[in-house]
Amino acid sequence: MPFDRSIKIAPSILSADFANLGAEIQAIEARGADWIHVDPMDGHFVPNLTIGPNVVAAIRPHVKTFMDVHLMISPADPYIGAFAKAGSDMITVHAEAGPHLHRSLQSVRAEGKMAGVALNMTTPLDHVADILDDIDMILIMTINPGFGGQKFTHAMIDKVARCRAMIADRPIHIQVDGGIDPTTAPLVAKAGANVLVAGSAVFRGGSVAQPNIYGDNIRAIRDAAQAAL
Ligand SMILES: O=C(CO)[C@@H](O)[C@H](O)COP(=O)(O)O
Repeated sequence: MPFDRSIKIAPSILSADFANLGAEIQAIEARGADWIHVDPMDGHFVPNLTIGPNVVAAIRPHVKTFMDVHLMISPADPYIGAFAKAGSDMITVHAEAGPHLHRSLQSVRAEGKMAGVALNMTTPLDHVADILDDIDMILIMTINPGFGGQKFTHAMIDKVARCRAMIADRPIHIQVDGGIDPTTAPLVAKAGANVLVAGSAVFRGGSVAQPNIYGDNIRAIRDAAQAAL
């Protein structure tokens, strides 16, 4: 099957109602979400504590699309097996999480999962340039990880463009995360990103009681991104 480089909208459930995660996921999937983005944080690599493997396992039956799990955990290796068994489809580890990025990626693939690498804003693309065959996705952070609702960093647009040039025709997704909304989505899509994570811009104004707002928000991001291609 040819690699699918079409624009995908991956709502970050960090901005969802945690008391209603199953219903929130069903609501956004029914209204156009392509992937479900999950943000486990350890209170050490980032200054926030969020989701563990038990929560990922609990929401798994509600995810009919693709579960994209972005580990903000250092070191990640002791937890890769648990997040894999919980039902992740993609497991992304941070290049900065240590101790050995390549070993972490091998562990993810050994679990039969797709392997992503996240790069903090100050981490150069060189960190992954020599191991592209071992990577299914590069996540270019457009904020400092830890919290939703931060402002997009425009300096990362050029990094996305350089990443697109670096991977050329390889079957590697380029994901962006942080401050993605209908004004920033076209900038990163034009530069070459194809998986757009958005938390506040998807969940803002909606709820499980008013789910059509989620649909409007997802459509606005997708339409803006596609118009830039
Ligand atoms: O990984 C993270 C935060 O570290 C993100 O996934 C955020 O949850 C995105 O939120 P918005 O910037 O879209 O509100």
